[in-house]
Amino acid sequence: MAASKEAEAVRGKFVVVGGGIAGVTCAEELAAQFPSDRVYLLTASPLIKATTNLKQVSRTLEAFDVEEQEGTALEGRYPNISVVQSAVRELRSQEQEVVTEDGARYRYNKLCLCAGAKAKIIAGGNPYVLGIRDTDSAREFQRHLSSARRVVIVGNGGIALELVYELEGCQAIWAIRDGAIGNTFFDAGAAQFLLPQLGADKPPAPLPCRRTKYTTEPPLGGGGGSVGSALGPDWHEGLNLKATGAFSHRVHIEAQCEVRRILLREEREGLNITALPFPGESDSAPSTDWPVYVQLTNGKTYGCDFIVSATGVVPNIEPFVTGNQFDVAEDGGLRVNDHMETSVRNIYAAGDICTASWEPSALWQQMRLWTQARQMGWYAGKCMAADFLQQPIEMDFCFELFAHVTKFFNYKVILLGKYNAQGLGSDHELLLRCTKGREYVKAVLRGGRMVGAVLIGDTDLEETFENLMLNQMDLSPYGERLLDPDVDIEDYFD
Ligand SMILES: Cc1cc2nc3c(=O)[nH]c(=O)nc-3n(C[C@H](O)[C@H](O)[C@H](O)COP(=O)(O)OP(=O)(O)OC[C@H]3O[C@@H](n4cnc5c(N)ncnc54)[C@H](O)[C@@H]3O)c2cc1C
Ligand SMILES: NC(=O)C1=CN([C@@H]2O[C@H](COP(=O)(O)OP(=O)(O)OC[C@H]3O[C@@H](n4cnc5c(N)ncnc54)[C@H](OP(=O)(O)O)[C@@H]3O)[C@@H](O)[C@H]2O)C=CC1
Repeated sequence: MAASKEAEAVRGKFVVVGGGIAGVTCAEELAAQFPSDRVYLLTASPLIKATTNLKQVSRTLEAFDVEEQEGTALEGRYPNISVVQSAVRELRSQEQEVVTEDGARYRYNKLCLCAGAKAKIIAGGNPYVLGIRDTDSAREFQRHLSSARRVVIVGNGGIALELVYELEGCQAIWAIRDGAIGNTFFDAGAAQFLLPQLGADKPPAPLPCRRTKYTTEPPLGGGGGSVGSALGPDWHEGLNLKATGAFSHRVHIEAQCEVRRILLREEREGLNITALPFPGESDSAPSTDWPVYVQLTNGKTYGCDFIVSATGVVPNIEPFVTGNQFDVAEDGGLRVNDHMETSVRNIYAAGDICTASWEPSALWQQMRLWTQARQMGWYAGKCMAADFLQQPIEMDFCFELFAHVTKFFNYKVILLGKYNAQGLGSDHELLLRCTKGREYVKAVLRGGRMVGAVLIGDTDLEETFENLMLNQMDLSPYGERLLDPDVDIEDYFD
């Protein structure tokens, strides 16, 4: 496939950039719809991500396995897909062509950009600050952890939540901006419900749960240097997250603060800043014994072996925006309309790289998640096909209701609709049911109708709640009985 710069451009009706879940799903959809046309999938990563065993758990909740595979496995399933491992370094939208690192040019009728995102890292470039995004960065993290005694984790989203629970044998100082843990996924009540798990021993076997699974083959395989695809659910299962200590969790939370500055040992000594020991530990290492120190905005300073910046993602748009007039959203994503089209003609985008800029359904919001990457990639493929054939296409049903199933602190967690009352202001009421150590159920109601829910534990309520949200039934007559554990609410609404 390599070609010299002067060589003629390769022509493909459809070209997709990115071998993550969004790009692969998009290419598969196009290849299925146009079996006699070639679809080029250009990717920087040596392995691609494939969805297998897709199961519709309910109308909007889905579970699937994700496997890292060689590109040839995808070509085997879809003989009209050509996987090219070479990063795109330039987009010439006027000429409708992309140029890859190896100098080859690909002309397209329709192009879909699915280059994902990269970790947004505080103090980027500091060798003591690590982000976790792909196989290589996870390995680097594991290497640092193997000899670590203490790590500072910054951020309060998905990665931080997983790390504080999974890390063993290492003290963790967890610095969060919010007052409660996990604010991107749930509220302070749910945080209170989950917190005791951080002090408890981990169960020997993980909780079974119907949700997305992630496998790498060979184990955390890949190859160095390039922009890899994002890790996903269970990414840590193939990794040894044990450090040197003979204990499981040892987490101290510093809430409502940020990192003010990061100091090397000598810098701290020069400034004569006192570092604190690990709270509640008598046998803590001397406070002068660390290679790096983190000063927080609450005035406290802690020494550590390294810092994990689990502070969100930035869409990977650089090679595409140079010289092209894309409409870029505030979060750095390429804006897409309800056909997944960017502002540049014949260019679509899907997954973490894009920002949904259509008027969303009242119960849906974008989050950079695996499920949404799959749904967007698939829908982008459908839209590209429909636009090419000049056929109409309707917004897919999966964008009606936000639905995410995951696992935190060994509990199944299901988020539906406006689960955190996002954008509702004070115009909502909450119904809560909580049994310590077993389940946490929160329903968000507006005008007597359910608009969101958080379900933690094996509540078995997801389908009923999903239906109540989709049909917007007036629930005012039921009042608090809606969550009465002695009432089987499925009987009410069947
Ligand atoms: C540690 C971690 C844990 C996660 N856990 C979960 C979870 O439990 N549940 C969940 O729903 N989501 C989770 N996510 C989020 C999820 O992994 C992402 O939202 C999803 O994988 C995004 O898919 P994507 O295809 O848009 O991007 P990516 O998977 O990032 O793929 C982008 C692809 O584009 C390629 N690329 C980049 N630049 C170029 C270029 N210039 N030219 C060619 N190719 C290029 C890359 O090599 C890659 O193949 C997690 C993410 C991380 C980092
Ligand atoms: N189980 C799951 O579903 C998982 C999903 N993921 C996904 O992977 C991606 C990456 O995860 P992650 O990095 O955790 O990102 P998230 O977007 O989940 O969370 C980012 C966190 O970082 C905080 N933050 C941002 N900037 C700073 C800063 N300068 N100082 C301190 N805190 C800051 C944010 O706080 P604030 O809210 O105050 O801005 C937020 O708590 C996300 O798309 C996430 O959804 C990852 C792991 C598990």
